[in-house]
Amino acid sequence: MYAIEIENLTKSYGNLKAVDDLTLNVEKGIVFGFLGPNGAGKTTTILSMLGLIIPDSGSIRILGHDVFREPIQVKEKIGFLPENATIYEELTAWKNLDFFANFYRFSRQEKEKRIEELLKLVGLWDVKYRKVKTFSKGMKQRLLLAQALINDPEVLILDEPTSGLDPEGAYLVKSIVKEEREKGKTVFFSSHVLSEVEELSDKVGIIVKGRLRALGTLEEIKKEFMELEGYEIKVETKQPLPEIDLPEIISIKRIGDSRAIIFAKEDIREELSEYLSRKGITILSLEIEEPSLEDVFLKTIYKR
Ligand SMILES: Nc1ncnc2c1ncn2[C@@H]1O[C@H](COP(=O)(O)OP(=O)(O)OP(=O)(O)O)[C@@H](O)[C@H]1O
Repeated sequence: MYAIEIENLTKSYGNLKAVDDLTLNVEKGIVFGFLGPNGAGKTTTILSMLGLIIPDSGSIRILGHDVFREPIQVKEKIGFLPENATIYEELTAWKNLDFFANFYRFSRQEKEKRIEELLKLVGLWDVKYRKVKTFSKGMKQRLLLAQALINDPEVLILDEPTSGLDPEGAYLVKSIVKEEREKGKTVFFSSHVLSEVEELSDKVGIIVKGRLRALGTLEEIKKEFMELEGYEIKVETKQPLPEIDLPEIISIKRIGDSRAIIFAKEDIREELSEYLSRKGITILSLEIEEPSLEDVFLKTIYKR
């Protein structure tokens, strides 16, 4: 069963289609990175997943429950960290969590144990009785993350979780995401930070202007990209590199006598190696230069 199933989701604001016929499934137990530039429709999708926005059309199921028809069942199983979330500044860290814990069916003992666990997890145990208004942005974000985890959710939904955090704060958030995956939880997070999407995600969706432009594991997305854009093959030979005449080659960029980058329509490493060995050339290295997620992302945004 999928943790999240979004089918043909469309949401417009006036003439603007913020989300346009979006369909995607997220398998249980994975970290899904939802990548897109500003204004792409990430938050609109996420708010629809939480039932906080009513879409024009489409359906969303979380752990098999329709988010619009079965909101309570869904909310019991999910945790949510909103973008630019607000927090009770006049309350202490402990009181903030206590307030949210009261929405769930905890006994007093269970509640206190859970709050303690979470404050320790996010590194705020020592400041638990301090008012949140004295906290740094990073400390507040960690508290919000603890809040999202209060009900030990099966599915964690994070909207730009590291936005505005310093490297240490971002590191802590990323470690918590990894820990949740270790525990078998599903994490859906949005971001425009390529490195963190690359680092964390088992599967990635790229959304641009409300439309899903790519979906799959990083390997699948990169492979699809190379099939569309062509392959970059680096070759280094012992002897000087001769003229290479193979039909799949688009162009060759020579670097000195015995090195080159070959741009080809297909992965022609085998043909190339046979071709060169027929000419008595020894290959020292022959490898595909994989596109980075940045290459894929930028071309996806600007080209298609
Ligand atoms: N309540 C609203 N009323 C009108 N337009 C809106 C509203 N909310 C979002 N939009 C527009 O819908 C589009 C998608 O916005 P959304 O916030 O979903 O994008 P996003 O990918 O989350 O962007 P960001 O990374 O900047 O948060 C944008 O063009 C935005 O201006």
